[in-house]
Parts: sequence; structure tokens; C-alpha cells
Amino acid sequence: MTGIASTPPLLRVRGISKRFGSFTALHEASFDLWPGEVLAIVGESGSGKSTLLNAVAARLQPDAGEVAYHLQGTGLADVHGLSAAQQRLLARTDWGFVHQNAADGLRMDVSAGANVAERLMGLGDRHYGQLRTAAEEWLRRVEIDPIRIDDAPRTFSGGMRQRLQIARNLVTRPRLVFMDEPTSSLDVSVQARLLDLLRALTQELQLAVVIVTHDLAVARLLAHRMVVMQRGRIVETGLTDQVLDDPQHPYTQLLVSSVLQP
Ligand SMILES: Nc1ncnc2c1ncn2[C@@H]1O[C@H](COP(=O)(O)OP(=O)(O)OP(=O)(O)O)[C@@H](O)[C@H]1O
Repeated sequence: MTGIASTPPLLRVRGISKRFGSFTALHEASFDLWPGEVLAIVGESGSGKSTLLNAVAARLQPDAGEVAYHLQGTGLADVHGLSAAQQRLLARTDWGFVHQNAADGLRMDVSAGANVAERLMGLGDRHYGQLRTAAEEWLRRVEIDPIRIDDAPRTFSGGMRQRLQIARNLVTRPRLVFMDEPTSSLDVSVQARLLDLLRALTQELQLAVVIVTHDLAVARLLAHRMVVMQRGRIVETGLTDQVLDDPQHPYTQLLVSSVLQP
């Protein structure tokens, strides 16, 4: 992580809000994210975590506020001011998005190899041998036996599907990956293995990550910093260990103490 004050942020979120009808799901959320930094968004169900993630990742148009991303070679650009084609290109190259439900992030009926190679093909890579080699390498990196390269993900276990989704996202070497509860649909032992893999990959690739989780243990394991949400607002933000060991806001204190109860 290079979160030093003089380094420009990779992502700068300022005052974003989102209403659904008369209901305010997100109220003036702001944070910065630096290259290589992992930021967890935590809070109870319905607190607005996914709404914040989707608004930052340009999957949802906020009603107010700005999301600026440091485009390579250009500098900070207003994400919601980009054209739809520019947003799509960003989402397919320099960004990744890992969904809670693997079926939302994979094509379940095409081969694992094609799932991984698709983003490279989208960038114009058409060399079959190179695509297959890249797919094999990424299957290996996410601990899937390359012998399964021609199998469709519907034949994979839940943990394998999530690892394949991660390979599909990382093959273009994005600088920023959004993750929405990537481990919560898995059982505990499978979760632990996936978390180890995520931690190793984020460190090795110096990935910046914004991860939504309701699980403080996931935040503790993966995140450098965290924001705590309650009823659509960020109520606390800070270094993960500081927030979890010495929570300042009463809601964070409640959240932390409820996990620590025997
Ligand atoms: N498309 C939508 N239309 C109407 N209301 C919505 C929509 N999306 C989210 N909401 C509402 O906004 C609030 C925040 O939802 P959000 O999914 O962001 O919460 P969350 O913290 O991610 O919850 P969970 O952990 O249960 O996924 C909820 O009350 C939800 O019902």
C-alpha cells in the first residue's frame, strides 16, 4: 500500500447520495482510496453498503456527489461523466467486479477457459494459443486444476466458481476490484480458503479493493481501512485495527461488541 499523503488517490468519492423514491439509501458518502489499498465497507443489512459500492463502480447513477478515478495517463476523471462506452471499457480492463453470487459474474454455460479469456478477447486478443495459455495460468493461480479448462462453471463447486470469477476479473490486471460479499455464500472452510487466496493475490498484485462485507472478520483479515455504515451514512472510518480495537461511534461499538459476545 502507498497511502502517503502526497500520492494522489486512485479513487476519490465525495458526497454521493442515492434515493429510491422517497427513501434515502445513501447520504453524502465520501472516502478516498489509494493504489494498492483494501477498503472494507461494513454495516448491518440494509445500511446501504451495496448501494455505495454500485454507485462508486458506476453501476448505479447517484443523485448527487462525485466519483473521480485516476485514469492511466489522464489523471482524475469524473466516472459518471464518462460516456457509456468509456465506462464499459474501464469496467472490462482497469476495474473488476466480484459478485456475491458467482452466476452474476460468470457465464455459467461456457467453458471455464472462455470465461477467463473473454476479457482478453474484449481487448482485441484473438490468438487462440495465447488465450488458452493465459486461461490455464490463471486457473492455476486461483487453484483450479487446468484439466477443468473445458468444463462449464455450472459443474463447479461454489468455492471453485468464486475462484473462477476472480480469475476472470484479474486476467486483464486491473488496478481496482470491487467485491460485494465475495465469500458469504460459501461455507466456513471454503470461505477461509478463498480469503487466503484473496489476501495473497491482493498483496502480490498490489490491487486496490473496495469490499462490501457484513463480516468483521473478513474486514480484519483483508482490509487496511474500513468505513462503517448505518442507515445510509458513513458513521466511522479509519484503519481496520483501530476501528475494530477502539471503535469510536456507538453504532460501531455495538457492531464490534455483538461479534465478540460468546
Ligand atoms: N433498487 C432499489 N429500489 C428500492 N430500494 C432499494 C433498491 N436498492 C436498495 N434499496 C434499499 O436501500 C437500502 C440499502 O440497500 P443496500 O442493498 O445498499 O444495503 P446493504 O447494506 O448492502 O444490505 P445487505 O447487506 O442486506 O445487502 C435498503 O433499504 C434497500 O431496500
